[in-house]
Amino acid sequence: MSEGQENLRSTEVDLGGLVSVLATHLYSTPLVALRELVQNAHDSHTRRRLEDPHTTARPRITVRADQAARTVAIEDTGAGLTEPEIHAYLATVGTGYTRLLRDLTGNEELIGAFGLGFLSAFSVADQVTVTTTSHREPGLGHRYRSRGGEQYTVEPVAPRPEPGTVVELALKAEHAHLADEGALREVLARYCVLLPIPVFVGEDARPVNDIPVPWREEPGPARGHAARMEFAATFGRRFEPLTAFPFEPAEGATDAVGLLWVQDGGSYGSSDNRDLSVYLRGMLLSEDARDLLPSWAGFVGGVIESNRLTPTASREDLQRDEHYRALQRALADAVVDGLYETARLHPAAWRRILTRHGQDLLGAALCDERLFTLLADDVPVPSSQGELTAGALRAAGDGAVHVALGSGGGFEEMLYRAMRVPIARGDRYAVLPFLRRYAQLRGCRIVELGSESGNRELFREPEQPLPAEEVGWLAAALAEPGEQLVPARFDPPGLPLVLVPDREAELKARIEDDQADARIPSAALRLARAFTARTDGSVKARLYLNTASPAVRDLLGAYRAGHTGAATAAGLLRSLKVIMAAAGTDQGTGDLTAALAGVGTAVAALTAPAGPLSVELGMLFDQDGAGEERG
Ligand SMILES: Nc1ncnc2c1ncn2[C@@H]1O[C@H](COP(=O)(O)OP(=O)(O)OP(=O)(O)O)[C@@H](O)[C@H]1O
Repeated sequence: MSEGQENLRSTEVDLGGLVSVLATHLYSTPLVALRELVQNAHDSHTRRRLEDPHTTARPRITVRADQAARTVAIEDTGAGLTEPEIHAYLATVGTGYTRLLRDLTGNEELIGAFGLGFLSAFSVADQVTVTTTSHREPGLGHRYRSRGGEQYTVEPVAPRPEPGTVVELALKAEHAHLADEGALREVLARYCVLLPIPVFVGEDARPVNDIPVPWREEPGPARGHAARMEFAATFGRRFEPLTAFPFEPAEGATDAVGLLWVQDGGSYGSSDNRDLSVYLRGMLLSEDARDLLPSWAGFVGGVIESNRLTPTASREDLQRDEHYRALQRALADAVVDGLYETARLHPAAWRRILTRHGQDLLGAALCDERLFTLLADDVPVPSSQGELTAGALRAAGDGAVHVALGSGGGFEEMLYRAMRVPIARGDRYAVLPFLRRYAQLRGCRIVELGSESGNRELFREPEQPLPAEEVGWLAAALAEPGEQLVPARFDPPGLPLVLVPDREAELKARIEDDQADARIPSAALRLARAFTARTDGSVKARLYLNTASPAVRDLLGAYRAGHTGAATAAGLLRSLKVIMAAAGTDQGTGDLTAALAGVGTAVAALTAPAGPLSVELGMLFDQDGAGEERG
């Protein structure tokens, strides 16, 4: 005996504590008890069929509630239990006959595995009574009774007329609401929808699980689109389905099958209404397995079933193993396939999906190559002229797609209206990257308004370059610090100047702001800063001066002629700029109050008789001193 082994001792189990933890804390909702007991009843039928293949007993499960007595009873016509089996399986925590039977026969319909589920009855009941007659000993009846699960009695009773079991729950006061057949019907319809054995509530003539399951039907109408839509409409609780398509992955990828659908109900960008129920061997395992669906599919609902996934002991979640990951991949493919199928076969539904989920789909297209191909020409993009496809933006933009990087307002808004071209709203979720991708794939131009390169497309070079000295004067007279004056030609000629904030510089300022540290995760911030380090950022806005505009021509003419009014007129234009910039969402760099005062001063100067005021103004604006009065 090696050293230390003589000290080997057995771990003590505090049975009372363990039973209480398993019964009350393993599960997230008391409804799980119902699910576990119906599942036991179902397994018992499977056991009966395996052990007694020639039985003529009609398998059925009946759940009854008695509100006055505050009881719920689950009855089956399955295999029943002998007295030794009650002790060995029902009353032994962690052991069940079900798992042994599966190991023995390889049967995949048996659901139970852990030998724990029965204990959940004590989470909702003060007392549990099991009355059973085994098909092996039809002349004997046994009654198990327990309060709390820690201790129990078994006594002989009259045999049941047919083999089978009734589990009766005397509900705790706080779970009295379970003794309501209406509520039971609703819960069981969901839990049991895929169980092959009929489950009845009370004296109902119709089982709760008699709705046809399309993917289990023979090829034909029962598997067709109408049948799928009906199933999805019955099952999808939160939204009506817009379309439904099968989940039938290729052999070998995963054993899971089922149905997926696109939900009605609008989505904006990142709204996540993913809704996936997972059944394991026909029994509901998780009502919220959204992580199995791709994160971009916020508009997809579905039901799938599999025999290969491994549940956690509470049977409320799945182990994240290789089957889980294979299923995730297969589901992503199936959603894309389903959308292709919809676009091809159900154009009306496809149009509704595009309208409802356009924003989500723009983002989704960026996550999946095939989805991008499908959506590139169909998905609507928000623009200054409403929702338009990228193709329509391109056609209206003379072969180029125009997209605004800012949120518009002020000068930009005015300019875009003057351009008469629809401009995509690049500030909206996924719009800019989507259009960049589109332009790259379709080999068309993209004009990004608000970036230097985009602006160059709008603002042409002046016919003749202005001498540096004139540009210097104009800059001093019109631009604020951080604004770069750019002489250009653009439409309409009536517009003398346009101030366009540099969106990249804006982004750089925002990212490099110290407060960004608190708002943005540090890894993301490092990446973002690496990107913005490449932008210069010293130019906060460009002031495009329209050399084709009569006002600017006159201004330059006056300046060249040494006219005193040149400085006054320049002051007026500068005020105009500040006022227009302040009217938009982008506040200009100048001071609005000073600009308004400047208008008054300029008007006063231009209307005053030649005298001291105009001389004063001339000295203020015109470094060259007083010139001749205009005209
Ligand atoms: N209605 C029933 N008819 C016949 N046998 C039953 C019934 N309910 C329970 N049993 C027996 O009691 C055993 C223990 O049941 P329990 O629900 O605790 O675990 P399980 O179903 O085997 O596994 P799991 O914890 O995964 O549900 C079962 O394996 C089965 O042998």
